[in-house]
Amino acid sequence: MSTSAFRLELHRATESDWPDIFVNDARAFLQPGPPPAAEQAKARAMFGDGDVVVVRDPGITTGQSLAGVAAFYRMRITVPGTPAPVARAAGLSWVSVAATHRRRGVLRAMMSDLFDQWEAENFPFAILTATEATIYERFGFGPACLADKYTITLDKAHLRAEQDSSGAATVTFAAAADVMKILPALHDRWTSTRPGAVHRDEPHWRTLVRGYDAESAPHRSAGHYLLHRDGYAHYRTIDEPENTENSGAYAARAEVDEFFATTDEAHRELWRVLLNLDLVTTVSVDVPTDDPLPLAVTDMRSVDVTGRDDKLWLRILDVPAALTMRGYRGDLDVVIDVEDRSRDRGGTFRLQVSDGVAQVSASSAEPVVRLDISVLASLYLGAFTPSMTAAAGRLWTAGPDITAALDRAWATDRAPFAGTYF
Ligand SMILES: CC(=O)SCCNC(=O)CCNC(=O)[C@H](O)C(C)(C)COP(=O)(O)OP(=O)(O)OC[C@H]1O[C@@H](n2cnc3c(N)ncnc32)[C@H](O)[C@@H]1OP(=O)(O)O
Repeated sequence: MSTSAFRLELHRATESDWPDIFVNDARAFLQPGPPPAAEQAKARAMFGDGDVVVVRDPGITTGQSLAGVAAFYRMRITVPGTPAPVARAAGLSWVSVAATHRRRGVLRAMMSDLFDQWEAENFPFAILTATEATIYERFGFGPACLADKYTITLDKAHLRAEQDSSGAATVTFAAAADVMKILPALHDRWTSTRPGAVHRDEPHWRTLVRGYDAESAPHRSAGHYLLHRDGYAHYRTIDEPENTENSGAYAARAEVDEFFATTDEAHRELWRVLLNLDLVTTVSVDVPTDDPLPLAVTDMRSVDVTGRDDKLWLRILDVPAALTMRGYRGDLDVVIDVEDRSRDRGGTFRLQVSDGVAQVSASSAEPVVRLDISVLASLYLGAFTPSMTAAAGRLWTAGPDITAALDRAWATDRAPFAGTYF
């Protein structure tokens, strides 16, 4: 390896970069190795031309010169409002820097290049799912959708609502052939019920389903799709021998990796099946922070909240567009100062809301609200309230009445939930 001073060479990925990209990606994300050729072709096809940036180290003449990669999907998310507005979002993903080139500004250089593109293309938002919670705030991203993890003890978990006396099954196991015919439309319906919902296009669906089909590990079952006319769930069971060693009895657990219900009835009936899985002791699932299951069972301690994670990070690229497109639940007339040290997309804005509709204009008046653009992202979809954020010292307002007015106006009908990892 050359020992000459480190220089970055950054460009958009071309044909010859892809083999190294797959090697780098697999190594950074602790995969056994690059995927087979057919999978590589499908993964590449999910990116637009020019949407993948790579950095090479021209000082390296032997060995791999690829120092970093970052890419984005062209995505859509639901934002708060009725009917729910849908916005374009650049979905940052595949970010990795070679272990040999860490902390030399490779990520920063790639981010700067991608921001230039997103701003030129007028994306109002960028979104990502983060490996670590400490990386992206410096680039103006804030955690914007949370998920609670439930671990449910089945022998204690019984629904209060009786089963329909007719005994007719409202939930069925989907046949493999139905998955791509039925689930995308159901998921689409679900996206209009939740702020933060990440929409899926057909290539994403195919990748997801292929991934579920291919995923196999000792003691893990194949995935099962439960289908209701207004929702679905996907789960698998894990039957590890050590769980049965002592008692000799089955002590398997189930992991639910998709649960999308567009009605209360679908939520209840899908859970009726999942809470009655024989030979299974616990079920784990990620849910929105306002999920009603603990209230729907006779013993609320059967539903243990075992974690809370930041699932989706949001970056507001166009503050006036973002503030104008979402709906509000209270009137407001405030001057807000938004600080954006990384991209200078902030400024001082007058936000006037009347009957749920916002008007935003640049202002030279004295601000009564000050916050960082990453904090605005955390408030935007409703994951955190202004009063909570002010209590943490992350939001300044000129007085409690203004904080309370922000709480009322920015409240959302439902807690945000992204539902898709990318
Ligand atoms: C959306 C996604 O794809 S999330 C996936 C992110 N990728 C991974 O987690 C894979 C493994 N990790 C990596 O590949 C790398 O460590 C990366 C991409 C996280 C960082 O790459 P680097 O090139 O080392 O970062 P770079 O040198 O540009 O640092 C930029 C800034 O981020 C900071 N930073 C970098 N990594 C981290 C981290 N893991 N935690 C906290 N801060 C970090 C640096 O200190 C630097 O701060 P400053 O410039 O504000 O002082």
